[in-house]
Amino acid sequence: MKTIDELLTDGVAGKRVFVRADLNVPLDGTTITDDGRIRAVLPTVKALADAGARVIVASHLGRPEGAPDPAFSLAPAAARLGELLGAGVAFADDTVGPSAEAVVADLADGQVAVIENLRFNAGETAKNDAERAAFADKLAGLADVYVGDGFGAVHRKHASVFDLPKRLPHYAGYLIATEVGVLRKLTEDVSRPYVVALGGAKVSDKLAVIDQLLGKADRLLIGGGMAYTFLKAQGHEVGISLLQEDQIPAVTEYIERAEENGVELVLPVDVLVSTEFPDLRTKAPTHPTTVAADAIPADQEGLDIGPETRKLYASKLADAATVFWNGPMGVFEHPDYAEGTKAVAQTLLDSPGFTVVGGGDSAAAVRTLGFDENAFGHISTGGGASLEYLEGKTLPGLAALED
Ligand SMILES: Nc1ncnc2c1ncn2[C@@H]1O[C@H](COP(=O)(O)OP(=O)(O)OP(=O)(O)O)[C@@H](O)[C@H]1O
Ligand SMILES: O=C(O)[C@H](O)COP(=O)(O)O
Repeated sequence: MKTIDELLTDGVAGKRVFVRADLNVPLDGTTITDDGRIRAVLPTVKALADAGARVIVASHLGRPEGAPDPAFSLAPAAARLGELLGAGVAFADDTVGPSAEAVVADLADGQVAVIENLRFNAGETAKNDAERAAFADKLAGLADVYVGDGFGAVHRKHASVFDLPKRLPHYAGYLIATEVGVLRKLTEDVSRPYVVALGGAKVSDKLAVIDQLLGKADRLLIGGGMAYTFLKAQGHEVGISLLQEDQIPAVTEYIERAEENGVELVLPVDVLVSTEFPDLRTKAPTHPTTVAADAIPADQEGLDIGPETRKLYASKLADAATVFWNGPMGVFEHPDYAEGTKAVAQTLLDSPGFTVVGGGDSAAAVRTLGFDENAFGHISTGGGASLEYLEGKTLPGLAALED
């Protein structure tokens, strides 16, 4: 993989450089609640601008339906990028239309522009190769060079991630280079005990990694929305908790294989439940109750691990030489359900081992709950991406940069 350093050495002044970033930040309306992913791409954007490039930053945000949707505009991210750079950042309110063309044409050497959400265009995420290619051709028309730095999206075979780099000279940015360097260590000679904690909400995205980890990790702790499919597979009722019904046979097989392989699989012994999902905007109190994990009432939803599970997980993490943690243990955005995630974060901080936190939401959780991100071994900006990397899968966005 050629890196941005080679591009800078060759000289980039006056060139239009397309930076595929991952600015998929959590928003409360138009307020960014965690800007970690924007800060993560700053070294690349700054280095290019300082070298006189005309920098076009592009990203997806959320999962709009292939058409413009103001709720998913990148405008707040562009404004924040400008603040962090301490320089004006132009914003195009389309991706490949007249606004983008005009904004790019107006860029002077060393200036930065952000174009609107890539996913406002159906071609970005199209399964059909020709449809994606047609959109990638339009994106290629905006730039001379491609820099891939959206680590959080490299597992997506999307036009800006996979097809566009094939059309332009391409380089990996600093964020991708750093992320790959750290995660590679976890796939090679990992120090043991190697403990993996998985939680979060994107259950179907994450179950596949368990398959691979059963041959790699010494211990697997399951929390967050992921836990309920496991509890159900063990024959327990989970009320109205997040459940991936179609994955129960696979999870049952994982439970059996963990035993055969001597991998310690640890599930919650108690959980915090409520009759409804909390309001994350008002943060109104919900008065959760704690129940045993095998006794979740039919009308209740599990929203965090309980106090006994917090203690159990802390004890299972304490002696780890390497920890990979992906996915909050509960709905940490609401104070009633943040304790499980806090407990895991605190245990990792106290642990002498090498700790990697993966995932946009997990990283945001660590920061918004007040932890010092620099105290962890590495905080990855990619959730699904870091997991698929650990699975050993070929990631389209990395493969395209390697070509
Ligand atoms: N028990 C639960 N029920 C429902 N949602 C949950 C539960 N536990 C955690 N969550 C939610 O999971 C979300 C984070 O999950 P996600 O899988 O997206 O994490 P991530 O891998 O860190 O992020 P990303 O994939 O965006 O990089 C949070 O918004 C949190 O509220
Ligand atoms: O949040 C993420 O994990 C990345 O930005 C990718 O987003 P996606 O899961 O919507 O493709």
